[in-house]
Amino acid sequence: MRPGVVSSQGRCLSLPYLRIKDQTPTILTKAIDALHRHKSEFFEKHGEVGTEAEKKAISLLSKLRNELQTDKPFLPLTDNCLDADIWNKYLEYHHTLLNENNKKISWFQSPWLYVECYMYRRIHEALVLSSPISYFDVFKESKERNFFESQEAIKTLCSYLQDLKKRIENLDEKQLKDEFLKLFQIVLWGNKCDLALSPNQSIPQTSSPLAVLEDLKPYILVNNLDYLWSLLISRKKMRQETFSITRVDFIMDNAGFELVTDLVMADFLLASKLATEIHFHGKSIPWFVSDTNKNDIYWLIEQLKAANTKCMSECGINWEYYLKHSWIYQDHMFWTLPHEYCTMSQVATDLYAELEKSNLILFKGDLNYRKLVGDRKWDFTVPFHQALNGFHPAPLCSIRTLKTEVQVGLAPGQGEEITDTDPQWMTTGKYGIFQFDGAL
Ligand SMILES: O=P(O)(O)OC[C@@]1(O)O[C@H](CO)[C@@H](O)[C@@H]1O
Ligand SMILES: [Mn+2]
Repeated sequence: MRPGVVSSQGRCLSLPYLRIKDQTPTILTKAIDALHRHKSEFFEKHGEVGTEAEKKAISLLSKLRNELQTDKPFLPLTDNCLDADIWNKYLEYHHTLLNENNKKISWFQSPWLYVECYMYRRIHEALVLSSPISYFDVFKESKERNFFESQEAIKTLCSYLQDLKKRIENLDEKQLKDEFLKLFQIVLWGNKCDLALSPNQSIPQTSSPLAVLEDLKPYILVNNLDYLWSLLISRKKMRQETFSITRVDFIMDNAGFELVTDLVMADFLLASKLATEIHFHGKSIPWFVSDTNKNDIYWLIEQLKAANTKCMSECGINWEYYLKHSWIYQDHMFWTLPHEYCTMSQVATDLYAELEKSNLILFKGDLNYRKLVGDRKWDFTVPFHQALNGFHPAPLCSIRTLKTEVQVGLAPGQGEEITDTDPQWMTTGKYGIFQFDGAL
């Protein structure tokens, strides 16, 4: 491991420090603003009780912001949600760990991954404790804005997909592979559109997602797409003899443009018969500003259906149908716990067993990567398989643009070389990976 561990020992590096100090209060302020803006809606829906609930949620969020800015100890959750116990046990466990070193669990002294997850869980708690507006998603508007600002790129993508599906039966294997590679790259770069990284800035996809692919190729640092192709095409060929299924799971990340790229990919995988079953895993509560939950998918589909461009409305209609009949959306509280994925088989046995049924699991985004390998300053050349630390439910692939200083599985010297030319390479979302683990 490189020096300066961001791990359960909790030594904060400058990047986490700056993100917690500058970004998280902004995220909280924006959440408070969103509640303010919906004041009259709460009143119309629930009368005075709605207004009181809004005030309560705002006061809880302001208190949370103050706790953060003054580095108060973490408080146990009090909302009685199903996961509250697990969270509180985790808090106690870290307490014991730090007590040995005479430290407290607090905002600037705790592992960064934990701090961030804790903040989003506390935002959820503030809403849960403010019935009847507990359902309110304080990040909804930001997610919707990303969708509207990416309209042109979404239109291009929908049109491309509709056209591709018309020709798909006539493509030979090489042509099909080219389309596969192209769409996966769109999925990768779609992950630039996350809203937690720079809360003051909207990051829509404005350029045509297809036109930029060639230019972006040099920024793919690990490209294991060939493994994914081999796995799926060989299963497709085998299926014709044995009639087995091919199940692909998406561990989703951001709503808006990135979500469109996921749905396009899923549609393509089924249309090309590279997969026969698609499972989507979303978040059950608002998470890291832009992460997808069930409402975001259905909202997106309604928008597409209502679009006055045919290719978009067709996608909306098709995807609604698939979600009723062949795509399976599921969420699990584990995705919004602070735990690294190597603990899944103990903490969420059911979810681990579910993922074991998959033939390929796609882990989208930066946060999933941090949880896959542990939020550590790994040596760049540590093998991915090793960093997964026993988490091997099925063949899996991380599809992620780099936004935090965590990266394994690079070639010797590769990381150092990029550092020389582009010192910020790990945190700007400019570089990406397709990193695969599993037997072929
Ligand atoms: O998982 P995503 O959407 O790709 O990225 C989420 C993210 O921007 O949010 C946090 C910001 O500090 C980091 O975990 C990460 O960089
Ligand atoms: Mn995200």
